[in-house]
Amino acid sequence: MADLTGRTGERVPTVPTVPTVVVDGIDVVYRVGGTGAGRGSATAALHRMLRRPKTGKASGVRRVHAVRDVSFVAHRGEAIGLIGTNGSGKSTLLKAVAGLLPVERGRIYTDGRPSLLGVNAALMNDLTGERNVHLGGLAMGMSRAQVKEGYQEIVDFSGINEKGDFITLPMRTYSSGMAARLRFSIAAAKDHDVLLVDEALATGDRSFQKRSERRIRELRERAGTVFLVSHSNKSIRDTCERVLWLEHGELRMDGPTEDVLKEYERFTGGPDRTAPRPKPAPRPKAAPTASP
Ligand SMILES: Nc1ncnc2c1ncn2[C@@H]1O[C@H](COP(=O)(O)OP(=O)(O)OP(=O)(O)O)[C@@H](O)[C@H]1O
Repeated sequence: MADLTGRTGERVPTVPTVPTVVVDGIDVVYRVGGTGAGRGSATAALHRMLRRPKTGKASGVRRVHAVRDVSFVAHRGEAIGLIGTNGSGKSTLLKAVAGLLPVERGRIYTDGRPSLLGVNAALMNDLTGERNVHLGGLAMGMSRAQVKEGYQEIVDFSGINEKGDFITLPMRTYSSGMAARLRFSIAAAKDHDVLLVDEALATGDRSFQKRSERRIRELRERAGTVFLVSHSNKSIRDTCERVLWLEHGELRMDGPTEDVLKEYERFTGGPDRTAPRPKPAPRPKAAPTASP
């Protein structure tokens, strides 16, 4: 089933040809410290050191191989869905494309600056929504005048003020859905060469999801490339014409949305049975590095 290069079915008629992201055989490895090798008494630790060769495990650092030998080419005007079961490597792949995680092996080429819009994208919790709109806009490279001009549209798009004047309150007072909506609205205010969206659509209510999907289509039409990570097969169907399916960090399938989703739904046991689980308790601190 693995198909790194070829599409599984016929090419969709609108597939454009200008490459914007080229991912060439990448591996991403996390290194996790504090995995328990140092537990127990000092003599027990000494014993372990003497007994075991100095592997990463013996030194208390474990490697998590999150993305394995993934290759694909994305084109201008494409909206590409990233699917896969929990822990299959979707967010890691997005972060690597955004340049936020080093790759262990392989190369990533991008045309233009990719912007990652994640549910965890950093805005300042203690600042008001209003200040965050300004700072977020500036951080994306908009001028003060552009931010000022687009401010009201961002607030209206987010719907934050629908139930009161929340935009002048600190973001820590927002529900997680409200915060995610504001993040999406800030990021969507600008045309991006490559926009990477991580689950943002799943967090808003239905009317916000509709607005977001429309906006993603617009961004795409304005010649950007959009990547969308989602557990909602419906969002993927509504937004993307191509899908990459990751499993155990490997690219299992790359092709037109319907072809890939059909196989994926067979694999997961039916449509949309893969709603995200609550995130597990925080992991031990990890330090991703490029060196072995
Ligand atoms: N900071 C980290 N440190 C160590 N391992 C990590 C870290 N982030 C992710 N991983 C591991 O990398 C693998 C891929 O995780 P990733 O978050 O990319 O998957 P995902 O497909 O986005 O999952 P989900 O659908 O649950 O959000 C998993 O095994 C996960 O435990």
